[in-house]
Amino acid sequence: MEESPDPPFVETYKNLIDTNIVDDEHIDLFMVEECELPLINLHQLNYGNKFEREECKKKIAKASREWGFFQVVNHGVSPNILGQMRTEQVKLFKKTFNEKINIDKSLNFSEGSYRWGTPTATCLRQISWSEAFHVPLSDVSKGFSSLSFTMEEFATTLSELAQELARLLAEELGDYYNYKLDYFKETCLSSTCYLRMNRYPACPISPQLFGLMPHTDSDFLTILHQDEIGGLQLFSDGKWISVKPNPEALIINIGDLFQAWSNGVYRSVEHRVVTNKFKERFSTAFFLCPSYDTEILSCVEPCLYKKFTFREFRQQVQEDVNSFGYKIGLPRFLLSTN
Ligand SMILES: O=C(O)CCC(=O)C(=O)O
Ligand SMILES: [Fe+2]
Repeated sequence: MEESPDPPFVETYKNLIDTNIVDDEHIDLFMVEECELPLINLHQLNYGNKFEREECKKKIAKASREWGFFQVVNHGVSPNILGQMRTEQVKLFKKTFNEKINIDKSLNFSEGSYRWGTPTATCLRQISWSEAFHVPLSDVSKGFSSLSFTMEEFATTLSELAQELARLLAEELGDYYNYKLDYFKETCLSSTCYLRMNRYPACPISPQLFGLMPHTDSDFLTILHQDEIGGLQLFSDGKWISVKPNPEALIINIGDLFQAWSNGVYRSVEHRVVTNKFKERFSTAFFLCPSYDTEILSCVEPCLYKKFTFREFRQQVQEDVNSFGYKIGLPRFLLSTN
């Protein structure tokens, strides 16, 4: 029998699957409204006149305040690079599960780059029916495979876009941030950012399970390239809504660090992925992250959050995941208001 590329989800979670009764809330996973994220044409930013450029910046800042999410078209990332990255990613995930768990050494990826499911899951809703390579970009430059070269080219291009967006979002925060416009250039180096390749195998017991559990991203901002299958949902105005895939667009979302740095002006919004019973899905995410010693502190007072380093943030997230099974994130760093 040909060995499967899929992680052993059914065998590993058999007890949870057999004993957990489907509750209504999970059936509702798919019964959510579909929305089009604010769509921003970056042609205006890069080639428009002064007025168009300003308009475009305002739209980006508004979407980041109100949605924490938007999509960009005419983003300058060539379809060639996006296509090549996807081809390499599909090729990698097609390998058998046993090959994938041991592949980090041959690709020069750090140990633990390959992840699947949720090791700490104690109930159905804590399972993420997906596998991923979560790779620090410092690892990518060490490799010599066509995958490494493609990842490097992809990450370099997305990093330029992420830097441009982060800078203009800082500009839109007003005068207090004027002296901090180079903050991202100085703190988020190509070696401190991450690339995550996700695969969501078809899930025979969909819709009971998440492809990826609800979470916020622990970075400044994320650029996501997804395929046409759909499944990404975000929490907006008290309800979950599903994001309609747009093959031309890249999705941008604000992460926890930007929410803290902007003193809550830009929102890091919870999002999740639902499973598909019949089709597998792929996505690739670029995370704009600073070096571990970087201090995150708002430039305006009173500050909502106490000063923390990226290292402290990550350690707290890890501790909470180990103790509670989930991330608490920014609320951990709130300064009390009295
Ligand atoms: O696959 C997606 O649509 C979302 C992925 C995601 O949220 C992540 O990797 O943090
Ligand atoms: Fe995410």
